[in-house]
Amino acid sequence: MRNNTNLLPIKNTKPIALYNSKQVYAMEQAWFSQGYDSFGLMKQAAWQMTQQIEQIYEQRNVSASHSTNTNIYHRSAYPRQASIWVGKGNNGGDGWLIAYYLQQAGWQVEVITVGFSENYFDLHDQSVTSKTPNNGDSDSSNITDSIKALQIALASSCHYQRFEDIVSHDDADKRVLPADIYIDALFGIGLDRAPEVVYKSAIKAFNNFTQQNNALAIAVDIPSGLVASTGEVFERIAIQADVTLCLIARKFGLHTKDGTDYSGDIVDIPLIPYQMALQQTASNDTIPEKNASQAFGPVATLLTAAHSMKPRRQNSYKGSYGHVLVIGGNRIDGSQGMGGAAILSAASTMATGAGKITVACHEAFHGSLLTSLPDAMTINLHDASGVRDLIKQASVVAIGMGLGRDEKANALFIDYVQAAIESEKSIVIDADGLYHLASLHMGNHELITELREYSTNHRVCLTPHSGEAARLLDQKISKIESNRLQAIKQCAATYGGDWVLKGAGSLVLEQEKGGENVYVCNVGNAGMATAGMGDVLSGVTAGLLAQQDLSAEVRSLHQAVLIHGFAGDVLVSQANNNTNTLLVGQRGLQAQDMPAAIRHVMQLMIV
Ligand SMILES: NC(=O)C1=CN([C@@H]2O[C@H](COP(=O)(O)OP(=O)(O)OC[C@H]3O[C@@H](n4cnc5c(N)ncnc54)[C@H](OP(=O)(O)O)[C@@H]3O)[C@@H](O)[C@H]2O)[C@@H](O)CC1
Ligand SMILES: Nc1ncnc2c1ncn2[C@@H]1O[C@H](COP(=O)(O)OP(=O)(O)O)[C@@H](O)[C@H]1O
Repeated sequence: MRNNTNLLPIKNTKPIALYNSKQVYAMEQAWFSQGYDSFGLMKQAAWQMTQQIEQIYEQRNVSASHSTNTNIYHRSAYPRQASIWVGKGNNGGDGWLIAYYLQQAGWQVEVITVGFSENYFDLHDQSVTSKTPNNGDSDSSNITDSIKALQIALASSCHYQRFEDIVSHDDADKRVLPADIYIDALFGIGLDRAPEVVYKSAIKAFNNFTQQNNALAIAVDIPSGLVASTGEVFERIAIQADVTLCLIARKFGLHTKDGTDYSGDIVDIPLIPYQMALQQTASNDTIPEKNASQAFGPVATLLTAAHSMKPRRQNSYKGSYGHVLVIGGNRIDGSQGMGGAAILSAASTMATGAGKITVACHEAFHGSLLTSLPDAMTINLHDASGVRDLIKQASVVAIGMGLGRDEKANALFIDYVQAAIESEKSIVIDADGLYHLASLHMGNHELITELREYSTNHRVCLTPHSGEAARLLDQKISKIESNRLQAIKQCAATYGGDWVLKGAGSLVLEQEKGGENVYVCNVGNAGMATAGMGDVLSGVTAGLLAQQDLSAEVRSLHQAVLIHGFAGDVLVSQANNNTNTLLVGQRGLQAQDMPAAIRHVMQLMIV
């Protein structure tokens, strides 16, 4: 579970550029094209990681020795022991060299190889190959960096075992060195498909050994099993890292989807000044310009802090802070209806500081709305001319939360969105609104084109989760989930506007004149996986948009996502830190708890 205790929404943390695997390979190539040696880089990487590993271990050991929690590892015996699990690629090469350096530093090390044939070591161990010059595979042109690394480790007698030889034994757990630290160097950024059978069982065994020994799990570059470019983990099989030592540049996949669950703390090891290398490469004819420019721009930016806000002017009134019209909360004849969706959205809008709110919902809900939110004005959702008049007066129209999916609701959606476009209002579309949008797209309805054109010079924010995005793009949810970045870009290209693709590590795409910006919002927690949390986000988005006194950044969609996530974290972290206070934890966190937390976060943001 991610330990998210980032409760300082405006703390001074810089946004972090995120890259995919192709780009990191391009950075390396740019570096090598300047004459730098690839094996030299691997040695540098391993050396720096070894230093980090020793430091991390000592820090954890010191804090564990002061802890009353007996589950935290603390061992005072020497030598320290490390178990390093290596695969056949360069990530494994890093692992062999880390084993070598740790051994030099006095650690007892054991390397566990995965995917190596029985005679692989005889073919590549220099002490053996020098005695058998004609083995056919020791031709120096075939010697990759990872083989060079293996040779260095074997030449200094690093102990190793093949996982395949251990795993078949009943007492497999007794055959592996019980270590203080387990280091995962099975796959790095080269993993592009589900791990093959033996790797799957190695990953599971690695996680078990780490747990049994209360040891630290450290991943080299990226936890094995996690895809660097997408954040996908196949069949929930990946190394569960406490710390990831991220080489060269921060990988996108560490921060979205499964990445947030498997990466632990991330320590950057930048290694090369890649921006400089790329600039020089761009002016070098031998590298196609397209490759260089592709490598330049990050695929997304990781946001860990929100923008600060100025206090309100003393001489202002409710009209200074906008009027939000929430349209939703319908009841189809004979059903219970979804009044709560509109109420949650409206309450969250007010919590951000919007000046006025009107809720257009089914009349059946007016009483309960006013009981919980007496500051709201109400109108019957089905009073089309009344709602159209109100759209003219509002500054922002948020539509779709509990609107219903029947034909009547569809007609209302078209009517009200068209009215909002005619009156040039900012628009937020969520939930059932997205359902209708998808249907209209399938039917080639003119509203889709109108909305896309309108969004080029007006604010239109659309906030689907993966299921809604799948419908909007007429794709399977699994396809969306396997490449969330691609999905959000496709949504924006198809419908125009600014987008959130909700979920762990929510993605935000904002269209700018010069192109589009994609953000990963590193806030929020699994307690927020409950009904109504999306309605809250639509309310926060509309509330910020309405307040014209705020700067453009503060009214942005990414700011709304950050505030929403921080609010969820505030509630959960209070429960963790304050055991004597009756507050909320991840299990049991409800959307109705959010408005109070949003108010709190809004107050923390004022400078
Ligand atoms: N270049 C440099 O100088 C530097 C690189 N560095 C390090 O290199 C790492 C990248 O190394 P890499 O490109 O060799 O990829 P890596 O992740 O080791 O895996 C490739 C191997 O895995 C295999 N494989 C893949 N998927 C599989 C699956 N599902 N199931 C089974 N097998 C699978 C794949 O097999 P193949 O696809 O060829 O059949 C191939 O054998 C990077 O993360 C960093 O740690 C640092 O030292 C800094 C300097
Ligand atoms: N595991 C999680 N980590 C961070 N945020 C989460 C997590 N699960 C849900 N959320 C957030 O909670 C909200 C849920 O929205 P949604 O699924 O639309 O709920 P609903 O449709 O019930 O209102 C989204 O903003 C989402 O990003």
